[in-house]
Parts: sequence; structure tokens; C-alpha cells
Amino acid sequence: MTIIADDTELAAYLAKAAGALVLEMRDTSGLVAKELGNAGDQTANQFLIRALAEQRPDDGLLSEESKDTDARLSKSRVWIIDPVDGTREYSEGRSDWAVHVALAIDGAPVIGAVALPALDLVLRTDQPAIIPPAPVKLRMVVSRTRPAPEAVAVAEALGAELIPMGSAGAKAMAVVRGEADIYLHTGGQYEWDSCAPVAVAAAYGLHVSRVDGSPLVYNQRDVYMPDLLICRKEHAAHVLALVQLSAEKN
Ligand SMILES: Nc1ncnc2c1ncn2[C@@H]1O[C@H](COP(=O)(O)O)[C@@H](OP(=O)(O)O)[C@H]1O
Ligand SMILES: [Mg+2]
Repeated sequence: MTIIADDTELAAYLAKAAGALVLEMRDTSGLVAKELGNAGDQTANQFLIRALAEQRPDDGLLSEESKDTDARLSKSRVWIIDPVDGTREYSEGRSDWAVHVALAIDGAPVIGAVALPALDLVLRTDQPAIIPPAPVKLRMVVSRTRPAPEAVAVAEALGAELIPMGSAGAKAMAVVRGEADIYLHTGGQYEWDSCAPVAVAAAYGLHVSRVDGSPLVYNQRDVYMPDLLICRKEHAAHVLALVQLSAEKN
């Protein structure tokens, strides 16, 4: 593979190529269910880690599917990848799954791409588009298998419609694409689930933060990052206040 000098170009190329690999695997391997999910995770991961080792040998790496080491902690530039986000949905033949490739620089999610292979889309930090205006009745995307009670409570308080969807990347990109207005999650996630989606959402001018309003900081020793909010800037203060209220009640 020739060297791709531009980091965003590389992220987008890798996310798209890994997505194409696993999409083809789903169509042709004959594997189903858990076996298909595992094979997709492993195939995409092998492709991505080999390509990154070749393309960016000096950078750090954090992948959902590779054993984590301390090596990344001393690096300024760290690639944070989720080879298949929404593995369950991928293995069920659905379209709500994603490939995440991000580059965090000094902990900030600044560069990246999210591929939605089943929709033939790649969203990237260097090509933000204008997001269409929100409807009067807001739409909140939540996990289809484990929607956070806090998110459901906030949707109720806002009078928002709940849209269950798999994959953190697919949900974040639903907001980026103007198909939803709020993605709120509490109760558990890891850095790879949100780094690329948050980078893309921020590049599109959306609000991104932890649910206490603090910034999302990546490449930490403990990669557990249990909550996040991605939404239009004009809704952020209200949503954060409602999360706070819901936390106080429980
Ligand atoms: N409570 C929780 N604890 C840990 N990970 C969680 C979680 N809820 C969601 N996730 C992870 O976040 C991603 C999106 O989840 P969901 O589709 O439920 O919104 C999934 O990533 P993977 O598919 O990469 O494992 C899932 O594993
Ligand atoms: Mg994931």
C-alpha cells in the first residue's frame, strides 16, 4: 500500500476499506450470528492494525480487538479504532453498524472517519456539511438493546421521539446526517466506541461532551468512558440540565 500522507484521508480510506471487507464477508462467507460477528471483528481489526503499522509506525494504537499496552500512553498521536461497532447488528444483517478510525492528538478527538458500509457512506472530519434544521418534535437515538434509563427519562421530559438503533457510530452519524437530533448514552462504553464518531460530530459543529458537560478526553490509561452526549449546540444546555435532574432523582 502506498503511503497516504494526510491523516484524515488515511482514516477515511481505512474505514471504507475495512467496511468493504466485512460487508463482503457477510455476503459471501456463509457464516451467521456470533461466528459472523467474531469473524467480522477479527478481519477488520487485522486489516486496520496492519495498515496502521505500515502507514504510521511511530503512532500509538488503541483497538477494541487488540490487547492494550502501555505503549500508547507516552504518545501524542494515538489511533483509536473500533473495527466493527455494532457487531450484533452487523451479524444480524442490519445496516446500523460502523467502522471507526480516529486519531487522537494529546487526548483530543480531532481527526477521524466513520464508515457506514451498509449505507455506502463515510463521514469524515475534513468534509463537514450543513446539518438540516431540527423538527419541532426532537428525535433522540438510543441503544436498541440497552437504552439508558436516563436517556429515556430525558426524552420523555423533552417530549422527544425515541429512535432505537445499534452502534454508537451509527447513532452519532444519524445526528450528523440530520436524521436525529440527540444521542445520549449513560451506563457504559469505551473510548473506541465514541472517539471517531465524536471527532466527526465536533467537526460538523455539534456539541460533544460527557453528560456532566466536561470534555471527552481520549487515550487515558482507563479506557472506560461510560457516557456521552452528542447533539445540536442549541439543545445542549437543556439536555445536560435534564440529565442532571434525572441523576438527582435516582
Ligand atoms: N453498558 C455498556 N457497557 C459497555 N459497552 C457498551 C454498553 N452499552 C453499549 N456499549 C458498547 O457501545 C457500542 C454501541 O452499543 P449500542 O448499540 O448498544 O448503542 C457497542 O460496541 P461494539 O458493538 O463495538 O461492541 C457496545 O458494546
Ligand atoms: Mg464499539
